[in-house]
Amino acid sequence: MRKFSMTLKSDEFYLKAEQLIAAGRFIDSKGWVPATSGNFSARLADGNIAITVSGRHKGRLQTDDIMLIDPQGHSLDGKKPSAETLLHTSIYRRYPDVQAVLHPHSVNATLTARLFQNEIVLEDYELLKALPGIDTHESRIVVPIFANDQDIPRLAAEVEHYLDAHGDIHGYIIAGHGFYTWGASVDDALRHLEALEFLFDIEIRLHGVKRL
Ligand SMILES: CSCCC(=O)C(=O)COP(=O)(O)O
Ligand SMILES: [Zn+2]
Repeated sequence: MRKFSMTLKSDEFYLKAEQLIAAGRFIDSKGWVPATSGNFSARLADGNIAITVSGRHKGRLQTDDIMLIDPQGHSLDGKKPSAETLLHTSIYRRYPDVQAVLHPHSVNATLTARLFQNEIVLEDYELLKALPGIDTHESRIVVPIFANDQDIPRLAAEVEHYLDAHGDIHGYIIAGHGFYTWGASVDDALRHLEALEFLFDIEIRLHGVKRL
C-alpha cells in the first residue's frame, strides 16, 4: 500500500497546472476533447509530472483536477491519474527535452485513421514549419497510426518499438481514439496539436473527396 505524504505542491506545479487548464479550455473550444476524453501533462524540473486526473472534463478543469505523479506514473498525492498515464511517461522517458504531452480526441484524428492505414504522410505544407526541426515546406513527416488497445502498457510498448525502429516522430494517432503530440512547453505542444489537426483536416478533405 503506497503512502502519500502531505507535501505542499510547488509554485511550478501550480504554474503548469494553470497552463494545462488554459490549454484544455482552448482545445475544448475547438471540440477536440468531447465528453471526458483526452488528457494532458507537463513535466516539472524535478522530473515529476503534473497530469490530469482521470475522468474529468478536460475543457472545464480546475486546479484540483491536475495531480502529481512520479516519472514512472505513480500517484504522489493519492489521486487517480489518467488511464493513459503510461503513454505520457514513456514520451518523457524517451525525449528529455519534452516538457508537455497533449492528447485530444478529435474528429479529424478519428477520420484520418479510417481513411489511412498504418500511417499518414504530410508533405509540402507551409504549416509543417510549426513543428520542431522543420524550416521549409519542402518537408515530409510520417505520423504513425496504431490500433486502439485497452491495454495501455501494451500500447505504450508498441509505440516504443515503433520509435526504436523508425526514429523520432512529432505525434501519433490511435485508431478510433485520438492522437498524441508533445513539445518543449505546453505552448509548443499546443502549437504542434493545432498544426497536426489542420494538416489531418486537409488530408481528409483531399482523400475523402478523391474517394467520392
Ligand atoms: C471518455 S474517453 C475514454 C478514455 C480516454 O480515452 C481518455 O482520453 C480519457 O481518459 P482519462 O482517464 O485520461 O480521463
Ligand atoms: Zn484517450
